[in-house]
Amino acid sequence: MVAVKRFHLIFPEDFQERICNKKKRMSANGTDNSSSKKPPSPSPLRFSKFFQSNMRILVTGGAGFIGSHLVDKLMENEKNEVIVADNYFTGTKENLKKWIGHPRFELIRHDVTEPLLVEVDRIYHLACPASPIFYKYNPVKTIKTNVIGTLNMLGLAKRVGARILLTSTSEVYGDPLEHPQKESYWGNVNPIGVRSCYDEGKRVAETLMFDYHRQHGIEIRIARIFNTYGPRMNIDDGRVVSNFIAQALRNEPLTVQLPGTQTRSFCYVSDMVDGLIRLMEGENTGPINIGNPGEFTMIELAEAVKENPEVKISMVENTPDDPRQRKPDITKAKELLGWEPKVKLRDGLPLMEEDFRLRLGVPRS
Ligand SMILES: O=C(O)[C@H]1O[C@H](OP(=O)(O)OP(=O)(O)OC[C@H]2O[C@@H](n3ccc(=O)[nH]c3=O)[C@H](O)[C@@H]2O)[C@H](O)[C@@H](O)[C@@H]1O
Repeated sequence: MVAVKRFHLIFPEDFQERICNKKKRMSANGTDNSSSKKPPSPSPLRFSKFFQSNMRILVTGGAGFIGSHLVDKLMENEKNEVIVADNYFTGTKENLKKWIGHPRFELIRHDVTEPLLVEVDRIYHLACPASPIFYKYNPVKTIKTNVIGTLNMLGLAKRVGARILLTSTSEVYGDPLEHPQKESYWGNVNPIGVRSCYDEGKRVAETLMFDYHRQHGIEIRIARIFNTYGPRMNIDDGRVVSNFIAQALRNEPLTVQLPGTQTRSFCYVSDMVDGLIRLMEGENTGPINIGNPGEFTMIELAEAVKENPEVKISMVENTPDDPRQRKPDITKAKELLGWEPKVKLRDGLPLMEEDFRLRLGVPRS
């Protein structure tokens, strides 16, 4: 909470003006009905008299892969002021280095399992490791992040009258018995498996979002994110696209986990960010699937990544409860958000490969 102390400067007129501006914005777009139920409690948190943003946005997990791309997009709008809270478990300051020192940007080392108090209009709640090897590393911490972290962010949304978006996951469908997955599908999740800290954690997070919405009138948005790839993924993230690209660049065999016929649908990160912003600024609570419906087996993905015929594919053991198929039905996203992905896998992979090549220091041959 040390980082929050700097917000405790009191500028009463400025705070009044901010609340007035916020009310005007709400009545103009007619969407923020949470405030009609529970007005934001006035807390004197304005920190600068000199910069007037229209929208102050908190991004939890904003130093991570998707989070940092989201921050880039939000910062493009000069009316936005962005605050990132991240504990750097999987995120890095490196991902945000171009914004550090910018007057509309702030970075707080903060773990969402602890409460946070900042005066914001929007909360994008992304914080949680998403790669299976990372979320399974400390499962108790993962479930705390999803449950206590989401409770803390909902508490903040309630207190300051902010709209909150949760990045949930395709993992709420578990090993799906319905294909492709619609939002109406309740899923097939093992509640006591090694992935449960994440998938059941996200399911509870969704429950909390709807309970706060129904009980306290909080404005919520839920995105169910499907597999996402792109520049800035951790090189040793452990997920399949980053593994295959790093292995190909290092001339190592691509490790296809058995049986290799399991499928995933891969969304390029810029499409993902566009979908999240549309969802946040639209009228629907969700849940809404955000993902690319192009479906590939892991063998097909390996073939697409390895250009060099010298690079081999090695079949290796899989991990428990790995979903056998996954593909989003994005009818809702198309109809309600006017969103669909633009970047095809064959166009996105080279962009990610270029980023990995630079970071690994592998010259173009
Ligand atoms: O990429 C994501 O966005 C998703 O990553 C994980 O879900 P998962 O689909 O299991 O992601 P991966 O670890 O990338 O695995 C995908 C498939 O690739 C296979 N795989 C993985 C790694 C590898 O080296 N080789 C390989 O064949 C796995 O067996 C699995 O079938 C997370 O659990 C999701 O929440 C997250 O949305």
